[in-house]
Amino acid sequence: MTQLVTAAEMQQIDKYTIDTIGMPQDVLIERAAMAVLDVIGASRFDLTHVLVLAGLGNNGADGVAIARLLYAQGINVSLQFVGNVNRAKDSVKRQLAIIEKHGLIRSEKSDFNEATLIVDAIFGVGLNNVLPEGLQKMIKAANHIEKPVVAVDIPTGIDATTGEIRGAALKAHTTVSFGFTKVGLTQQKGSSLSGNIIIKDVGMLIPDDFEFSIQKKLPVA
Ligand SMILES: NC(=O)C1=CN([C@@H]2O[C@H](COP(=O)(O)OP(=O)(O)OC[C@H]3O[C@@H](n4cnc5c(N)ncnc54)[C@H](O)[C@@H]3O)[C@@H](O)[C@H]2O)[C@H](O)CC1
Ligand SMILES: [K+]
Repeated sequence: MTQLVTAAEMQQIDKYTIDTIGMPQDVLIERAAMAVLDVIGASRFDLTHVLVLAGLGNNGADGVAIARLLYAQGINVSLQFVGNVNRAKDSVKRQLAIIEKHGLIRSEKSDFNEATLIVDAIFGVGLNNVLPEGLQKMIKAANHIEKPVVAVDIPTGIDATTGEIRGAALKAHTTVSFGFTKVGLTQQKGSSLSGNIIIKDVGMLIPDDFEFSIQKKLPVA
């Protein structure tokens, strides 16, 4: 049975795992990236040209680590940031410094049409507002050309708690979500845009007295 969580609960669990348990954030990010590689490796996606779209938060950090792992396997991968990288979180900048040493240079502008698979690492549980106009346009264009998308944790644009679309949302073929099923993936548009949802353990721990607000559990598919 898989436990449903809200975005706030997931963020509490992240924080507890890092601050109280002492699990380094970069270890969680690496495990998240390896979990996505597992799913991609076990699927039948055409990996001729993988385009990783990365945001400026920890979802983006996952994306940079995913790009690195794909690159290390000799896969033709492009990494494109969505937003001004100078404003990215430290977790993203640490990952960027590592991939630059690997010789993987990020692309300024990638053409969706060349990609055979898109990895969506723009926004995850931290989405807290409607998407910027420009990103909404990009997402609608990407949905229109119907490229296969693997969403990291949550499809970008889906509110992790309500399942609502925040302006626009990338339609995913597969969503690899970490630790627990975000309730937004099962509600409203969230469920129809997430595609095949795979929950992967990345080593999150919960406090003994943690009270989940949602008692309903989902049968494991
Ligand atoms: N917490 C951890 O250590 C781990 C988290 N994992 C991954 O991280 C994301 C959650 O990351 P977070 O930095 O909290 O938020 P996002 O990356 O989802 O969003 C980035 C950032 O963007 C800002 N923001 C939110 N909404 C908007 C908006 N509409 N327009 C512009 N900017 C916006 C806000 O400041 C956010 O912080 C989680 O989903 C996992 O993928 C790791 O996997 C494990 C470690
Ligand atoms: K995402």
